[in-house]
Amino acid sequence: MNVVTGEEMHQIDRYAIEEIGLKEELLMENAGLAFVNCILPLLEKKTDRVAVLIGVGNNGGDGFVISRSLLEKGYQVDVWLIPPLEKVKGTAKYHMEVFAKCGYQILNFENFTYEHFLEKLTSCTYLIDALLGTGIRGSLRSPYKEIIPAVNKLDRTVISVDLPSGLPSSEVCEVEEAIKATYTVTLQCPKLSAFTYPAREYYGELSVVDIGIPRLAINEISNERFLWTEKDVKRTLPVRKPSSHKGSHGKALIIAGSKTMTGAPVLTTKACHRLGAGLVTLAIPDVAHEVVASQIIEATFHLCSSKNGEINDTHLSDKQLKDRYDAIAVGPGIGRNNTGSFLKTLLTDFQKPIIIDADGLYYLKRYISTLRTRGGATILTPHSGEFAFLINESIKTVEENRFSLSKQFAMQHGVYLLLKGPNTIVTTPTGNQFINPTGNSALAKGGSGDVLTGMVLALVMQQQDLQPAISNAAFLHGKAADILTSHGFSPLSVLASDLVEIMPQVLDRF
Ligand SMILES: NC(=O)C1=CN([C@@H]2O[C@H](COP(=O)(O)OP(=O)(O)OC[C@H]3O[C@@H](n4cnc5c(N)ncnc54)[C@H](OP(=O)(O)O)[C@@H]3O)[C@@H](O)[C@H]2O)[C@@H](O)CC1
Ligand SMILES: [K+]
Repeated sequence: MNVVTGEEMHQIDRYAIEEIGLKEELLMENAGLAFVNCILPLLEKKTDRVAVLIGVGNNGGDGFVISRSLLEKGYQVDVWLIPPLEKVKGTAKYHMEVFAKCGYQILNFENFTYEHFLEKLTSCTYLIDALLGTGIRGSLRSPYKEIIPAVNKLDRTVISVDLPSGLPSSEVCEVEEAIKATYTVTLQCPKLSAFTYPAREYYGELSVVDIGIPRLAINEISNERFLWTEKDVKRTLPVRKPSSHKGSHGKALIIAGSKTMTGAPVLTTKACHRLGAGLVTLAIPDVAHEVVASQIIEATFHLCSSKNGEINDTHLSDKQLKDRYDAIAVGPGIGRNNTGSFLKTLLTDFQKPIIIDADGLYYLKRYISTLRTRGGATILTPHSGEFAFLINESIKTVEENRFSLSKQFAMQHGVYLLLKGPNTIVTTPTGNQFINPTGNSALAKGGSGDVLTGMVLALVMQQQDLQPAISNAAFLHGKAADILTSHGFSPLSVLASDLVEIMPQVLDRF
């Protein structure tokens, strides 16, 4: 599912109208009807009263179609036009006239005192927000500047059309004032601001409805940002052949752990096994072997020489790197007290996929220039802090520009970048971006990244195409947290090891 900016949506809209010949009146009709179909299960005809708040542009035009459709179905609806009648133009005006000709009444905001207007809204159970859509520019102006905070204060269930009014549709950081929606029904394509914070918090529960814009129009304009949905996971998750053996599902090497971080290698290894890796070898410093080995029975071990309780050298021979492993994950719990020069050797000598996480990313900064010329694919899995360190920016800058910075970095260094966070983004070396919809605050805990690394490693070995493999790992990891929190676990109490334990049930759903 394509994710677009408001500007791209506008161009898609133009393409559908001017190149394909669909009428804007028809798209608006489709939009209004699709919105109503989506919200109908929420409304109770006898007891609910709905107020539709209509603004000056086409978002307001959708509001007229919605109002007409609800009234035709017998719902109680107050229809509020905020701008003066004569300011409504174009397609919105057309649908306003159709509405009026059907014999329905428009309440004009101009003709009421502000107090009376608010009092009337208070008597409604649902407010439909068709004030402003993707056409908003700059700071809110009157009367929206006053109406929007007042609506937020009313504490009613608010359903926004397309996006909460006042919210920009692109990669935004600061939100001055916008509708705080309970639900948002977005038209045809999710807008980018639905996946950036704090804008996401204004959307409430997000649904996407089809309004009949042809796929061609969307792909012609915007084909680089997508939501990775459950459907995509079902379509791309590897299926085991009955005739397969352990060697068919990948031979993984995990380089992880140190004397003081013995949990990380355990989590990464177990997660890798749970996601179907055929054979896993865990390379750990000799000083950590005893503790780690006592917690893992499925893996084999490769002992590395240590200094300061951390890996000093992996002593992996050229032959081992060439023939023995299909992919390597390096980083969880390796510490930062040595030179990390073994990472440079791996990057130049190992010609297959390498996943670099955690302290591996810390060392990577020293050898970052080797990425561009690597023989195999490189997959980096930083959180905002690790990414900020890699690119010499502040965490705030990263969080405000997650899409643009990760795209720039992935293309510059020719890597797959999985930027963790609410709505993890997977960016390919060519700059395509895939947004993960699953996960919750339970994942904001030490160890959950180690689990993800093991999952990515397992799937990367089982799928030819790396992007689906990486996105599927992120999806299933988030899904595990979602399942736990919807089955009695508080987000406070979910452990990283719980994510590994629940994985069989997560996979069972796919
Ligand atoms: N995509 C599609 O295919 C389809 C899209 N559709 C719908 O169209 C919506 C986009 O419509 P749109 O372009 O008319 O924009 P929208 O936000 O309704 O109004 C813009 C007007 O608001 C005003 N204004 C601007 N900034 C302001 C501010 N800061 N503070 C105060 N006022 C401000 C300004 O008017 P002015 O005040 O200048 O007269 C401007 O002209 C889209 O979200 C979707 O719902 C559907 O109908 C089906 C097909
Ligand atoms: K809106």
